Amino acid sequence: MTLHRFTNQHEACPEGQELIHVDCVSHTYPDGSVGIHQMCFRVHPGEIVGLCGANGSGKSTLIEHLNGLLEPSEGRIAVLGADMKGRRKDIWKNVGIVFQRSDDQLFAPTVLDDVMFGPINMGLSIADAKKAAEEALETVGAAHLAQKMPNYLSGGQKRLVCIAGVLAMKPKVIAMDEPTSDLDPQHAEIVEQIIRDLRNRHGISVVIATHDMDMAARLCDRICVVKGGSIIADGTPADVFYDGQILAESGLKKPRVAETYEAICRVTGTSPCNRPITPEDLALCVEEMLKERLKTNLGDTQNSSKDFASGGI
Ligand SMILES: Nc1ncnc2c1ncn2[C@@H]1O[C@H](COP(=O)(O)OP(=O)(O)OP(=O)(O)O)[C@@H](O)[C@H]1O
Repeated sequence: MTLHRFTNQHEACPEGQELIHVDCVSHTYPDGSVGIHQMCFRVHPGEIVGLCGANGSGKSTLIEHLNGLLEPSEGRIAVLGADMKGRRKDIWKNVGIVFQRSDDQLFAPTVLDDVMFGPINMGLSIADAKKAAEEALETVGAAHLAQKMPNYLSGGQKRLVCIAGVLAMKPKVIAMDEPTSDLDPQHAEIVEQIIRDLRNRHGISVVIATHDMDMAARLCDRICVVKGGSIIADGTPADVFYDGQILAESGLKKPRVAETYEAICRVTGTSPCNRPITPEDLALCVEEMLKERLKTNLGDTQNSSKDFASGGI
């Protein structure tokens, strides 16, 4: 994958084998605010895509287009190659959204009822909907909450139930708006692991809008940088997070791993590895650097001993 920089001009956004294809959509809200402007966005099978951008850049607006909550004022959204104009139900079947505020999503008297709502709405029998809901709750580790009232759950528990509610509909893509923003570190880690499992075990592609660049670097296969309602760059986390120009242009902060690596390069005057992006990458990089140093130091010591033995010193 190579980094793609989008220009301000209308660019071709050719369709391929992707699950979702958003072609240069413009969305203008009723009050005239521009939510999306000349956007080219794709979701491929089996990937986690991060939408990163400043407040108001258009991440939530894009996410709400992905499952038909909003429709483009201009342009086209295709899911599995089919134009989705006026086909909201078909979008829901394939693409689920987990909202930033769980309370916007939960409404039923019990957790089980809530998670069954989607499958029932899709036409499943009560028995099949119950089975799908129980499986989804099990997948996110929330089976024990089935008979609880959603209102009384903690923020972390509500987030799990919201993910289960979407998962129960067996979508091909799940889009999550700020999935970990209001969670403690332990629950954030649980949600992060669920996102990985959705991709790895269930083959579901996940789109996350986030301000957490550390998480985006650890988790995403691809990062789309959003600014002023457009995607201005699309590439691997390393491509994006080691590109000072893109970061400055979009107001994004470097992840801590990249910051630490650059500090190591500055202090040691070397570039011991190629753009580490996860803590594990960085640890391996430092290990390699230390091994190299040890080898060099050992070589120097052996040479001095030889010089000494031959009377050179
Ligand atoms: N319902 C709405 N009515 C009018 N304008 C809106 C509405 N929702 C969003 N906007 C405007 O659309 C633009 C994009 O907003 P959006 O919420 O998509 O950004 P965002 O990147 O998700 O921001 P944040 O990171 O703060 O959640 C902003 O200028 C915003 O003010």
